[in-house]
Amino acid sequence: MNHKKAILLMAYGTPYDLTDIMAYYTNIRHNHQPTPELYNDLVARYKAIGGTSPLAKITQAQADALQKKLNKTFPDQYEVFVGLKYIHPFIKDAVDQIASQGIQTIYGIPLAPHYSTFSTEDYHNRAKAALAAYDGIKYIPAKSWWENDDLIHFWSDQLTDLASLTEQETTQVIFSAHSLPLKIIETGDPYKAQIEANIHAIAAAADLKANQYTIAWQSAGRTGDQWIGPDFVEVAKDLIQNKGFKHIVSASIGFISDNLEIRYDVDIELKAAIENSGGTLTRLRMPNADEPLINALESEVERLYTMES
Ligand SMILES: CC1=C(CCC(=O)O)c2cc3nc(cc4[nH]c(cc5[nH]c(cc1n2)c(C)c5CCC(=O)O)c(CCC(=O)O)c4C)C(CCC(=O)O)=C3C
Ligand SMILES: [Fe+2]
Repeated sequence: MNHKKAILLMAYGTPYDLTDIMAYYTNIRHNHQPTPELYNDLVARYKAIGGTSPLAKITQAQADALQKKLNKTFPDQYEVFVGLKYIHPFIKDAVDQIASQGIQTIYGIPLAPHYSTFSTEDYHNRAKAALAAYDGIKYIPAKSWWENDDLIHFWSDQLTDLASLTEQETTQVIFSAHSLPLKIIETGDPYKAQIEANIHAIAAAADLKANQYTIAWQSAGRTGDQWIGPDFVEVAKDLIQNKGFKHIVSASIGFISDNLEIRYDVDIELKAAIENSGGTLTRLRMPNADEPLINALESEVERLYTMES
């Protein structure tokens, strides 16, 4: 038996190189191969950001940094593992590894700070399904951790630093998060409400007035469903073409890492739409594996410890 507890960090996953994209996309689509058109479109987006997403390295760096920090604060108590949804190491692989080491307790933490049935709940369900093969391993799920002060201030500090820009009447901050199909929200999912509450908390911490920022949604899927809107590209174009704004500050608070939705949807797509309308874009930095994010994860570990005992 192993007295350590496992910290299972769970994330979406990203292709490690272009040859992984077909299998990865097929997993996302519940084992249905994408059409050649959808597949080529996704390949083109990864190629446009250099062939692969920086996400894989960032996820590993987050795990390494958290391990280092926990080793310092709570020596010999925690072992950090990574489990992914759509590519190896899968959540099941991580659970098998944890079980094979004789660990008896798992704290499951999604690397997504907002709760939704689609993302965080699904991560926990995958972990629990894998645990069904083992007896007696305790699983303690993190729910949502966007309210963490380090994380809120990570965003608001950047806005405060940009005060000379954000205070101009021609500047608007667009806060965004990944859109979801409306039908998920209509079944009572708190995701949209959490994102909005998070945005108001960041705006308040940065002293933004209501007329200095807008909430919008990004990266909606290419499906027939209706998704949460308005889309941030449409919002940005309207602000510049019809409302007299010149500068957009983009704060993509629904993610914690530089990924395809940041490097492509913001840095390429949103930027082109803004510049073609005659405006400029400043994007806030992502938390990645920097100290505020690692502090937030450590706080979450401590919170789960209190809940357990
Ligand atoms: C809420 C949410 C998060 C945030 C929460 C969390 O992180 O869990 C997230 C993160 C991510 N999504 C990612 C990639 C993709 N998501 C897709 C498709 C979809 N995402 C959805 C939602 C979300 N996605 C949905 C409802 C779909 C439709 C299909 C379905 O119903 O399942 C597709 C298919 C093609 C396309 O539609 O673009 C891709 C390639 C990557 C990796 C990026 C990289 O490689 O850097 C990351 C971090
Ligand atoms: Fe996604």
